[in-house]
Amino acid sequence: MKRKTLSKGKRSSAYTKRQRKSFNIMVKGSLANHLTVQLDQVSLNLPLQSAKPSRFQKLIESEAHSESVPLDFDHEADAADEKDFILSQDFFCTPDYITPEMPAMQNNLDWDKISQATLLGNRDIFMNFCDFLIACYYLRPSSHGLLIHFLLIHVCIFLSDANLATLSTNIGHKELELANDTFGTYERKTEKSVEMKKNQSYVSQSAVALRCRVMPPPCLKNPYLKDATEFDADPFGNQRSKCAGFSPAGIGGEGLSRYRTDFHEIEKIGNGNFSHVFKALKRIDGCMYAVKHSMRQLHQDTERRKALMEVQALAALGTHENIVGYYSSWFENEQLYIQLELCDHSLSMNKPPKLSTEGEALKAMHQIAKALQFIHERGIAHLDVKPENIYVKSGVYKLGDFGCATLLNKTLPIEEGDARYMPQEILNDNYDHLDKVDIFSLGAAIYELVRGSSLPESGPHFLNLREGKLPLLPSHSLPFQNLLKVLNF
Ligand SMILES: Nc1ncnc2c1ncn2[C@@H]1O[C@H](COP(=O)(O)OP(=O)(O)OP(=O)(O)O)[C@@H](O)[C@H]1O
Ligand SMILES: [Mg+2]
Repeated sequence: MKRKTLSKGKRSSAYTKRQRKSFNIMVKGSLANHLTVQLDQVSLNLPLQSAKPSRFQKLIESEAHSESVPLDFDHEADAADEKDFILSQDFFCTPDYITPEMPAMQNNLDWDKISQATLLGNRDIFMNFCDFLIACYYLRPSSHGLLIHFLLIHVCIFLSDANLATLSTNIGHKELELANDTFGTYERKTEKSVEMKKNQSYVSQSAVALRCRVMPPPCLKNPYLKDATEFDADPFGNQRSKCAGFSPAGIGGEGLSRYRTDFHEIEKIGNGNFSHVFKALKRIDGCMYAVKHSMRQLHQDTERRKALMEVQALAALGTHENIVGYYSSWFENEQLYIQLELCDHSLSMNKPPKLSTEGEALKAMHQIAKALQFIHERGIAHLDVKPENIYVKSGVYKLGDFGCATLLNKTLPIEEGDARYMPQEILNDNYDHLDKVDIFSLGAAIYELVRGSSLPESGPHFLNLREGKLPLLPSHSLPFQNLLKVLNF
C-alpha cells in the first residue's frame, strides 16, 4: 500500500465516513470523549486509496461491539493487510500484563492548535500531540489502548524519517538527540533513492526502527570479563527476541543504516574469510576508522553470538598500545559491524613490506609479545597469531583479529586458528596451555616473515618446525635464531 506524502498545507484529507464512524463508536470514557470531540475537528493523514475497511478498522469496530459481533475477516484482505499493520503488542514490544510507569501527562495542549497543526503540518505542536498520545498509550485501558495504537501508527506515516527519529526518542527516553537531518546531503541522496521502495510498505522501516527503540535490546553477559555481571537473565527475552533483539532484522539494508548515517565510506581495505573491511570517515568526529562487517547475514542466534565473541573479547580487554583499538559494534541488516582503529597495513606474507631487518623483527616480536602478555594476564588466549593479524600503525605493531579469542581456563569453546602457526599439541586437541600456543604462533609468524617464504601446511618441514628444528637463517645473528627456537619450544 503506497503512502501519499502531502506537501505542507495540503494535509486536509479527512476520514471516510466509515472511518469516522468507527472512531466515534470506539471512543469511550472521559479522556476518549474529549478525544472524540477533537477528532471531529482533527483530520489525520490517513491513506485513502482503499474504501474497503481494513483489518484494523474491523478490529476497532469489533472491539466496540465485542460481546455480540464476531470477527468476520476477509482472508484475502487480511493477507494484503498482513504487512500493513503492526499491532499493539508487536509494535510496542510491551506485554499486556506489564504496565509501564505512567509518564507525566502534558496538560498544556491546546486542541485548536493541534487540529490546526495536523492540518497545516506544524511540527512542534504536532509533536506535543504525539506526546499526549504516548501518555494515553501508557494509560492503556483496552479500548483507549486500541485507539491510541491506531493513532500512533498513523503518526508514523504522517511523520518524515527525521520526525520519527525525534518521536522515537521522545517515546523512549525523553531526551534530545541529533535528528537525521544533521547528516549532510550525501545521506539525503541515498535515502531519496530508496524512498520509492520504502513507500511500498505501509509500516515503514522507520516504524520498525521506532519499535525497536521503544524496547532496547537485551544486555548480554561478556564471558571474557572475570567479574561479569549476570545481565542476561532477561524477563522480556521472549518479547524482545521478536522485536528488539540485538539483531533487529529489517534495520539497515536499504533503509536506515547506522553505518551510512555515522560513516562516510572511503574504500575497501581488506577481505578476510568472514569479513569485508572498509576505511571509513566517522562523520561526527572527522576521524578515519576501519569498519569490519560480516560478509553474510547472521540469521541464527548462535552464529550472531559466535560473531559477537570477537567484540566481546576486544571490549573486555580494553586498550593497549599493541592491540588494534576497538570502538564500537552493532548489528545492521543481520550483519555484525565492528568499528576499529585504522592501521596502515598488516604483515601479510603476500604483500610487502615484510620484516626487512633483524632489528625490525625484534621490535615486532617484542611489541606483540607485550600484547600477548596483556591478554594472557586477563585470562584470554588469541589463538590466531599470524602475520595477517599483526598490524602496523605509524611504526607500532598491533595484534588484531580476535575472532578465535577464547579463555585460558577452557570454559569457552576453542576454535584454533590457521594450522600453519599452530603447535603440535593443539593439533592433537591438547588445550592445556593455550598461552603457549600464542607464543609458538608468534615465533612461527616472525620466522616466516624474516625468512620471506610461506610456512608449509604439512610435510617434514612442518614437523621439524614443531620440534624446534629451524633451518638456519644465514643473514641473522645466532642469538636471534636461538630466540626463535625458544619460542618454538
Ligand atoms: N584495523 C584494521 N586496519 C587496517 N586494515 C584492516 C584492519 N582490520 C582488518 N583490516 C584488513 O582487512 C583484512 C581482513 O580483516 P580480518 O582478518 O580481521 O578479517 P576476518 O574475516 O575476520 O579474518 P580471517 O579471515 O583472518 O579469519 C585484513 O587482512 C586487513 O588487510
Ligand atoms: Mg585475519
